[in-house]
Amino acid sequence: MSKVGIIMGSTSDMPIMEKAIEILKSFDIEVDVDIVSAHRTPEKLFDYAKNAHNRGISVIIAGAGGAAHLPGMVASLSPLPVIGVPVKSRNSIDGWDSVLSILQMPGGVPVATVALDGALNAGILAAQIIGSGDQKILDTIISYKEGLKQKVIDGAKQIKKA
Ligand SMILES: Nc1c(C(=O)O)ncn1[C@@H]1O[C@H](COP(=O)(O)O)[C@@H](O)[C@H]1O
Repeated sequence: MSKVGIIMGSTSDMPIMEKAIEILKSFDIEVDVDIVSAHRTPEKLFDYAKNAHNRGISVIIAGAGGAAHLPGMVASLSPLPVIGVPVKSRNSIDGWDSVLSILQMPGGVPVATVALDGALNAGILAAQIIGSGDQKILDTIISYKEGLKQKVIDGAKQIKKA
């Protein structure tokens, strides 16, 4: 079964990245979580990115803050789709440093960048990529979206009652 690889530059990114882990687990999708830093553990980064597709991983979510080179470097070395999560870390320039580092990739090496701290959407997007070739996951996404719609409808009803 398809797995999603979730990596982040530091344990300090975990409070944000755990939103991707939680939503994928709630969709019954296996996750493989690790801390990998392009700057601090370059050899581990190389090994991870070169081998993820041989370990049953289908999509990689990479989150990092500041000079966030991790998602782009993984995308440069891996044939898998990479979703980048810009993390607003301590000492960041309002998160812009991370957003621009991940977003502005050169042609030929895409990183699908979500919003600042957007790990939830990264998890959903990873599930949708897997779901495009897996009917069970696709059905899960369909009912998730149905739930979102229902919440809005119920919220509107509450407001009308009040
Ligand atoms: N951007 C990167 C990379 C990388 O891109 O390789 N490695 C760590 N970091 C980021 O540094 C921030 C501060 O890390 P610490 O809290 O460990 O000092 C984190 O948000 C991490 O993602």
